[in-house]
Amino acid sequence: QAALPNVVILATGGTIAGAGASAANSATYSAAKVPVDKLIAGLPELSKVASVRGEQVFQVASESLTNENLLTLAKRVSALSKQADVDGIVITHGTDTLEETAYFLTLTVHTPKPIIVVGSMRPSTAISADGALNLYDAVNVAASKDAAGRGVLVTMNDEIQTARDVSKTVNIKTEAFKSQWGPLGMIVEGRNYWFRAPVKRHTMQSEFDIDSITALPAVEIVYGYQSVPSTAIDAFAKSGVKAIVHAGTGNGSVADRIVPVLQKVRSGGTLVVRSSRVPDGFVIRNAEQPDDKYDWVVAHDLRPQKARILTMVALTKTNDTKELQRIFWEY
Ligand SMILES: NC(=O)CC[C@H](N)C(=O)O
Repeated sequence: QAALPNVVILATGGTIAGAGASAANSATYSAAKVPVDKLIAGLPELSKVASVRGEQVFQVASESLTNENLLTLAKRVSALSKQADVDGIVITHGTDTLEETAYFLTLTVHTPKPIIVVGSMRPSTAISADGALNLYDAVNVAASKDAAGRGVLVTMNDEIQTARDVSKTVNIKTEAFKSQWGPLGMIVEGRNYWFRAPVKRHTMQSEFDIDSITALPAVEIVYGYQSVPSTAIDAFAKSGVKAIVHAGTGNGSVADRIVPVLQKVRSGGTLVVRSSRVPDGFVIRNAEQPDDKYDWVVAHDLRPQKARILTMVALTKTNDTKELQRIFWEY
């Protein structure tokens, strides 16, 4: 037992800690009910893989998480990663915003030690619940030396995904987490099979460090659709946000009546990030809109919710648009 790696499970809530009234309830249940010690006790197989201990950081559904929660969690992950008696960290999390937390951690926590974020699509009380295997896989990856230095990872549905690229793509299936660039690998019976590695900067190569971040600036998202008014943009600008992420249509296109509104917002000092509401693909600078002329930043292939995370993190260091665009290409 003494030779087993030490893995800490930080629990934050979500369906992986959910409970329903009957085994037939796969969609009707309460998230964030089961405490972490009960999750660990319910999976005795973990004790063969690692010496596991749990900490209950929050007990919430992830749609309710805030920037303050993100800072608290990331600082705890960073502190644990510096401890000699911690070899890997697993974070159990609601799936709705799991990709946002995972991306924030990969941008800001400086460690080569494996950090795995995991959730489930069905509560543990449901027939064919997926949480136990997802958590078993997460602990296996967190305990493996070959997962070191690959940035924050997500283990769902037998796959190992990179935090940067993965998104929840469907709300009622266990194969919910996908990336247009594909998973990094798979886990079968506790063994990792790697097929690719991330190329974007993360963890050890990141210029951002959670230990020196004390607050995150207000960055909000506005959505593009037919007949969209400028009401939301006007309200956000008036409230003093530091940046607006425009979740545009198609190539990140912006309605003709919204273009001058965003130009005005930018002239007023608020950053404009042009992204797209489509699930895949990427936004090309100066195609669709003259970003150089307007001094806008494009979100590359990041979905609006991830573009928001990177913008908040980047703004802790710079508000120079050339620098911000470099950061969007590199992370
Ligand atoms: N499958 C889930 O984890 C969703 C439950 C909840 N809405 C959450 O994100 O925490």
